[in-house]
Amino acid sequence: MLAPSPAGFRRLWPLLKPHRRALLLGGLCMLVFVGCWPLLAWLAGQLIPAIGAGDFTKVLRSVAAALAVFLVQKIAQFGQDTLLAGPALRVSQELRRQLFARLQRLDFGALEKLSAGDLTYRLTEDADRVGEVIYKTIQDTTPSALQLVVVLGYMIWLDWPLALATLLLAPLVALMVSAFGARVMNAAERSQKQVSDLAALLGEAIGGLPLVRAFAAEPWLQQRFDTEIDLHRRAKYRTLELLALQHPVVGFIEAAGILSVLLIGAARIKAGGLDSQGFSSYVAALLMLIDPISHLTTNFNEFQQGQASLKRLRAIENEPVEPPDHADAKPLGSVSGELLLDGVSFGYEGGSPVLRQLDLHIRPGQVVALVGPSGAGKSTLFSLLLRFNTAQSGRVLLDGQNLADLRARDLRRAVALVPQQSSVFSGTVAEAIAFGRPASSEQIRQAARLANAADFIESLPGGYDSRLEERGSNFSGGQLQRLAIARAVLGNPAVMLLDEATSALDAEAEEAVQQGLQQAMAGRTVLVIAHRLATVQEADLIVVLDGGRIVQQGSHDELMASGGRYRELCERQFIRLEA
Ligand SMILES: Nc1ncnc2c1ncn2[C@@H]1O[C@H](COP(=O)(O)OP(=O)(O)OP(=O)(O)O)[C@@H](O)[C@H]1O
Repeated sequence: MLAPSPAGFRRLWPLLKPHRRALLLGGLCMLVFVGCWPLLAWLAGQLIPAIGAGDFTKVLRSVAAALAVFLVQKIAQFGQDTLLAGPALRVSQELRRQLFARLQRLDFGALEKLSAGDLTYRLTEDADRVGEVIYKTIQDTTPSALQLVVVLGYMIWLDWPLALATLLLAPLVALMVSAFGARVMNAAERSQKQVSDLAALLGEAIGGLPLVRAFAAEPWLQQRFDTEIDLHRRAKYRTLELLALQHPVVGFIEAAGILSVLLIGAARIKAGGLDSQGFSSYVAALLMLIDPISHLTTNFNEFQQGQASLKRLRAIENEPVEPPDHADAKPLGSVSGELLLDGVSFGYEGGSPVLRQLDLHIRPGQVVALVGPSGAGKSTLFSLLLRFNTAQSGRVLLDGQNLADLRARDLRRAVALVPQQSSVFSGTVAEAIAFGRPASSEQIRQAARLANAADFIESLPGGYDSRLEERGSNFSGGQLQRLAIARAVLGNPAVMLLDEATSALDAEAEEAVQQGLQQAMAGRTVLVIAHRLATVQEADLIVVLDGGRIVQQGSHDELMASGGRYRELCERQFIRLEA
């Protein structure tokens, strides 16, 4: 976990380095902006007594000079704000980019642990808050702190005993601020946790809405939601309450401080330590401290809240990522699709073995059906073939090369997955098939033809440029399945991993998908987690997994003849289909 100190933010400095030029120019503008304050205080010292004395010429001169200084100061402020905003925004953008890149490489186990809603919250709300703090620190906190130092310096130069008395009041304010800051931070952390719980629940609820409706569970879900938003309101109220209390308390101390200074100032004039011009300048300077102090107070609170956000963002960095390729990972040339499992065993972290001592030889071009009861390890075997997970013992070889020695990118180009749920990203149909890979429109059309998707795509008003909504909600299940097949065959993979969809399609759609599959499978090694009797019967090899072991393998006829687990499964599952 991150140390609860500004160190979290300090670690962002390297991200600022490339923007040194803008920071330097912005910093120069800041110096001009801040340098104008003592000058203005001095001018106030000239102006106020001149007004009292009715010296109109002096008043006019002082006003003209103050106007000129104000003009320069405001121009410098504009330069400071615009020049510093760029780097600040770029840092928060870079932070978000780095975190998203990290997210893409997260180990699947870690990803499953973090809910989608929570992660979305972190990468939007938390990242925004951190961005805001970076922006404020550069563009507001720094000039405010500088203004504080410069104006205080000027006050000491004017009359140090009076300045000393003023300074004695400062720790009181600082004490109040930090005491409140800590409490606000705690409350903010609780409130953010609550918001992310809310986001997680919303994520679940939106995804599961059809299910909730189907079970008439709306009141139950509403109850859960109501409890969650109530907790959220309470946590938020606690933060607001503390903030509401902080402003009047700090404000009162400031007012008391200023009045005390006026009192001591009058005593200093009486004692002859200060003239009225000097005192006017002093009071003007003192008033110039209020603004930076209030900014620093507010920013300090936001800084504390931002730290809680940064902590939550940085926590993603502590999650394990997919192990990188070996330094001497070999590039993979064209492959024939021969697969060999040699004594492969695997178990998820902290769990018992899921795959045990698997030995299996799959020849190029073979269609292999994986069957077995739920939890037998079929999907886990797929995850090993895609190197989402790595075998703890034994080897998985593709054309004689150990998967562990290959570059993950090459492997995943050679081994394509058609998942059970045909998920797609929003975008055009062509983009859904290409899925980020460089492909000509002819290659995309060819893939669509193979997947038996070309006809329906071409009949759409926009053809390949038709848009898919989020999760492909404007396409039918069968169409999405064919798009997923087209996506898989686009890179011409030697091996295809097919997790057959279990959700039923109508006969026509089913036939279209089957035809697409048949065409897509031709000439490739195919491993299919089979739920359909037709697929199983037509497979060159059937592998029966049970409890993580291969308990039988052979053709349908062989296995039916020899009896055992396969026949049992068939009788239980498939014969029902035939009936
Ligand atoms: N990410 C995971 N972390 C921990 N255990 C897991 C994980 N994924 C699967 N398992 C466990 O591994 C075992 C095998 O699961 P797997 O999903 O491979 O089975 P399957 O044969 O594909 O089942 P199904 O047909 O129901 O999809 C199960 O006991 C499951 O609980």
